[in-house]
Amino acid sequence: MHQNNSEIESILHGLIGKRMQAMQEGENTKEDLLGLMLESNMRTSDDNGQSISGMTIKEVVEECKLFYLAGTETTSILLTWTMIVLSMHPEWQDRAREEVISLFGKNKLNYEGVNRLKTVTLILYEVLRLYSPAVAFFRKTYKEMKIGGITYPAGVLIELPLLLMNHDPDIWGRDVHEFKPERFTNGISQASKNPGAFLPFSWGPRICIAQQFALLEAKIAFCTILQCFEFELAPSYTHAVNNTRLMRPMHGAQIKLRAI
Ligand code: HEM
Repeated sequence: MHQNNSEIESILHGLIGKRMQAMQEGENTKEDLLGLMLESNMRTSDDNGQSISGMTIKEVVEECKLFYLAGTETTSILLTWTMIVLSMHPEWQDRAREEVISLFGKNKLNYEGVNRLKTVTLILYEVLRLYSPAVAFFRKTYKEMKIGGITYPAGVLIELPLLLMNHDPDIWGRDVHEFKPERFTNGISQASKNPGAFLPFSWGPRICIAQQFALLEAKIAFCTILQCFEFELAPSYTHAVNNTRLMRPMHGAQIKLRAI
C-alpha cells in the first residue's frame, strides 16, 4: 500500500512540476481542476492585494488522488452492475432501450433528452440501492457529541453501514431484495419508509461532490450501450459480491453483447 502510494505521488509530482513550469512560462491554466488548484498555490495575494495562503502542493496532490480514486471506479462499478442486473431482467432492459430509442433514435445523445430519461433513472437508482458502489461511510467525532440519544467522546469512529441500510426490510419493505425500479416512481423520498434512507452519494457537507456529474456520465454511457447492443449474461457468470471497500462483482462480469 505504501509503495503504491509513493508511486502515485511521484507520478503526480512529475505532472504537477511540468504543469507549473508551463504556467510559469505563460501557459494559461486550461481551467481544468489541476490548473485551478495550482493557480491557487501560486497566488499569494487576493485581488485587493491582501496576503492569502493558497493550497499547498501536498494538498494539491491529495486532491488529485481523491478525485482520481473517488471518480473512476465508482461510476464504472455502477455501469457494470446495471448491465448485470438488466441481463437478469430483460424486460427492464427492453423498457430502457425503448425509452432511449424513442428519445434519441440511434443518434447522438443530447443534454435535454438525457434530462427527460425516466425509466433509465429509475433503473440506476434501484441499482444504486441494491449494489451501491460505496458500502459504508465513516465519520469521527472531533468533540464530545450526542447522536441519537447517545453521548460519544471525541475520537470515536462511527460507521454508517449503507449496504445494511439498503437491504433492510424495515426501511424498504418485504420486497427489499427484489429489483423493482418502480419503487422510485414517486421520487427518492417516497421510495422507502424513511425519506432520508437513500444515500448512495452520502449526505451532509461531505456528500459526493460529483453526484450530478456521475449520474449524467452513467446515463450517457448506459444509453449509448443500449442504443448499440442487446446483452445477456454469459454461462460463466457467477453471481457473487465482493464488498471490500467498494462493491464489485466477485468473479467479474462476463456479459455477451449483440450489436443491434
Ligand atoms: C456512481 C458514482 C459515484 C458514487 C456512488 C460516489 C459515491 C461517493 C460517496 C458515497 C462519497 C462520500 C464518502 C463519505 O461520505 O465518506 C463520495 C465522495 C466524493 N466523490 Fe463520489 N461517487 C461517485 C462518482 C464520483 C465521481 C465521478 C467523482 C469525480 C469526478 C467523485 C468525486 C468525489 C469526491 C472528490 C468526493 C469527496 C468529497 C468530499 O470529501 O468533500 N465521485 N462519493
